[in-house]
Amino acid sequence: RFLTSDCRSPSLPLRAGAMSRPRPVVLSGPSGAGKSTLLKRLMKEHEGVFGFSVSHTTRSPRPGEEDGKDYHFTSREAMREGIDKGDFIENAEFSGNMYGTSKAAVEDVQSRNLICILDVDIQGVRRIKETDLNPIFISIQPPSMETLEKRLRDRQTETEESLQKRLEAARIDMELSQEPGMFDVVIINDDLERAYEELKEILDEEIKKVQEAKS
Ligand SMILES: Nc1nc2c(ncn2[C@@H]2O[C@H](COP(=O)(O)OP(=O)(O)O)[C@@H](O)[C@H]2O)c(=O)[nH]1
Ligand SMILES: Nc1ncnc2c1ncn2[C@@H]1O[C@H](COP(=O)(O)OP(=O)(O)O)[C@@H](O)[C@H]1O
Repeated sequence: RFLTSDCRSPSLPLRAGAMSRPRPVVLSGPSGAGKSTLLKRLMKEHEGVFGFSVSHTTRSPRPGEEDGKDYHFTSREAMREGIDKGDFIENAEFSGNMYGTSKAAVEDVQSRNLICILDVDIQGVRRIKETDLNPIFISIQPPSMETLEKRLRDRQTETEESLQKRLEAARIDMELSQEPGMFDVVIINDDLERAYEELKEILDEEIKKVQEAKS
């Protein structure tokens, strides 16, 4: 229903012995839309299928977040240095902090032949489109701005200032995500079960490929 274009890659002829790498998945959408909730469940229910591209960020860790697992928490100076050295595929400023996907983060997952999941904002989506990563682009959207604000407030991770910045970024995101060709699929995360089922269905073919390659 929300399929806006064909998200399956054309099957390319392979060299004898060459393993086709599973296609990465980019999850984007407003902060608070439910990306982490959905992807954590997806990874938990499909052990050995997905690998998370651990981004770098200059924001402070939240309670429960682990360095090297949720993010590589770093300083502006260190991150700037890495960007200048060419270590990053993309980077962006979001709500007063820097975020970026390192080449190593993606390579680490791809070398294990797992489906690489990237959680990036809309600026990241644009930058990744310029690379040869060829992911499936999925946007997770809240049912409304009001629901998004409520979810963000209930999550209790933001100050009033960072919450307002996220809501402002969400307005831009919600508009841009409608642009033709920006995403392969847009999932409205109203009912969590339904959104999760939709996500699984979209990724079904890719999941099966990885599972079959292992067996
Ligand atoms: N461009 C880009 N955006 C990222 C990256 N990592 C995370 N983000 C985005 O940064 C935004 C803020 O993330 P975060 O601080 O974890 O807050 P949350 O999304 O509200 O949990 C979200 O839109 C993420 O998708 C990255 O490596 N690159
Ligand atoms: N479908 C849903 N219904 C109600 N609450 C949800 C739903 N999806 C996510 N949430 C809650 O909303 C908040 C934001 O979700 P989260 O996964 O952290 O979003 P994101 O990673 O996109 O910033 C969390 O507290 C989460 O438990």
